[in-house]
Amino acid sequence: MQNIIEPFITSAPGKVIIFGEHSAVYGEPVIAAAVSSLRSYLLVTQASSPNVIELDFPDIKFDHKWSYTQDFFPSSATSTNGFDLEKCRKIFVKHNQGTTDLDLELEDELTQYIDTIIKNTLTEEKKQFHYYAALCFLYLYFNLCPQVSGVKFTIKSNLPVGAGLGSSASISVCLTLAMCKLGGILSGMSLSEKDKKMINKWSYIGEKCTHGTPSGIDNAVATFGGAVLFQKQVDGKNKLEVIENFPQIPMILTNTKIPKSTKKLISDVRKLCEENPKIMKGILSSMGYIAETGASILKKFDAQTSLPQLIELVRINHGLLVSIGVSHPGLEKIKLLSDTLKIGGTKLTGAGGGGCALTILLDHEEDRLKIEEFKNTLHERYGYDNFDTDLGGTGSCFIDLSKKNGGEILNAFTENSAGDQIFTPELLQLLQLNTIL
Ligand SMILES: Nc1ncnc2c1ncn2[C@@H]1O[C@H](COP(=O)(O)OP(=O)(O)O)[C@@H](O)[C@H]1O
Ligand SMILES: C[C@@](O)(CCOP(=O)(O)O)CC(=O)O
Ligand SMILES: [Mg+2]
Repeated sequence: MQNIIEPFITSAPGKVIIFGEHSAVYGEPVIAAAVSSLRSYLLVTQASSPNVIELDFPDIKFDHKWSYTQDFFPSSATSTNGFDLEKCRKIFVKHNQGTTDLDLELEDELTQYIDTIIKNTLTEEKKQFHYYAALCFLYLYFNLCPQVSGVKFTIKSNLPVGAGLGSSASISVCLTLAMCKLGGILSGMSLSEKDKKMINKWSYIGEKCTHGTPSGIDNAVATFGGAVLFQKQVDGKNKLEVIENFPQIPMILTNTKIPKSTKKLISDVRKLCEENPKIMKGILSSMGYIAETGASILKKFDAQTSLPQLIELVRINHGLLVSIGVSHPGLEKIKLLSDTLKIGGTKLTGAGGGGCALTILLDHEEDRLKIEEFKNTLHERYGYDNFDTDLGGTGSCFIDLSKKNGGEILNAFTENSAGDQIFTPELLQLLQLNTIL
């Protein structure tokens, strides 16, 4: 008997890495903050038929329907060429125990099985975005709720995709939250710290589908929100310190809209480490020390003295990122302009290679006009977008649709337009009011 799915929404923020991108992958400290007004939302509703699993991802122009009994668990499949619920359960238990001695054979079998499903069903040419979205979705689905069918997953986000603001992690967290609820792993909709630790672990697994070897900072910030000092550990017991009372540093986020591949950028840096281990060791540890120094300044923030110190660290961190080849001429234009106007310091944020840059401002009263000139020049000369947004705020959460205005939210999400068009100030306010903390 197909159980009726009551619609619900999950949500998670994007992030800005202040210091420590790329070195984070090698276990160096990294500091990042949630971007409270740029978030992804996942609406879960009844699908058109009980035997269908449906995706509707308009932000990346991707929608797809799978047949549960034909594409996922064909009755004709034997335990050798198919994948059954028992095998899914085994992998889930291993991951959930956090044991590193995963049954790699079974793991590979699932990855192969998912790859076959994608190859057989995504008939259009496999766009990178579509492939990774399907891979992340299916890997989490087969682990967290493989027994569930007749469900539609609709994603709407005002986070620019692939721009270095952690959109992949916010999606992975939204999917993890939803599938843990559908799979009965989460009972309620207000999340305990224990729930968030479990969400963080599974969304990291989802991030690995998109990034290959992510550090875990993106999904940590998307899960916990606020601002965190994070350090990946070899044994998987990562260090995560939430930075209380994170200051609202005066900053401008600029999106070059230059597409980049996080996975490729991470792999290029890895090649550099293999070819020049001694040089890279020095550079990566300096980046880690910058993140530690930045964290201690932000914990005892005083605008007068702290901003120039942070801007100095921004300058050095960016220079080191340029030296490992992850900047881009389009990003350098932003840095050059902020240096020329002497309004503060600019560094790339996220994987680089395009995407976003972060400019920390000196915030001098006399700079107001120059800051407007900075934003207008970037927009008019290069077509870049600027974001004015606060840092910190709510992490992963459910949105309550049972309240009286839940229907209004539902209607907005069932439109076929992409995320950024539906997020009116009124809808954003409704979503905030209905957030279950
Ligand atoms: N709004 C969205 N809808 C569907 N998939 C998304 C969305 N935003 C991001 N993604 C997924 O995340 C991937 C982009 O991740 P990545 O390259 O790491 O960029 P970012 O810097 O934003 O994290 C896309 O390929 C897609 O799979
Ligand atoms: C490059 C890296 O440090 C951050 C990637 O950020 P994004 O996917 O570009 O938003 C990788 C990681 O830490 O997982
Ligand atoms: Mg990413």
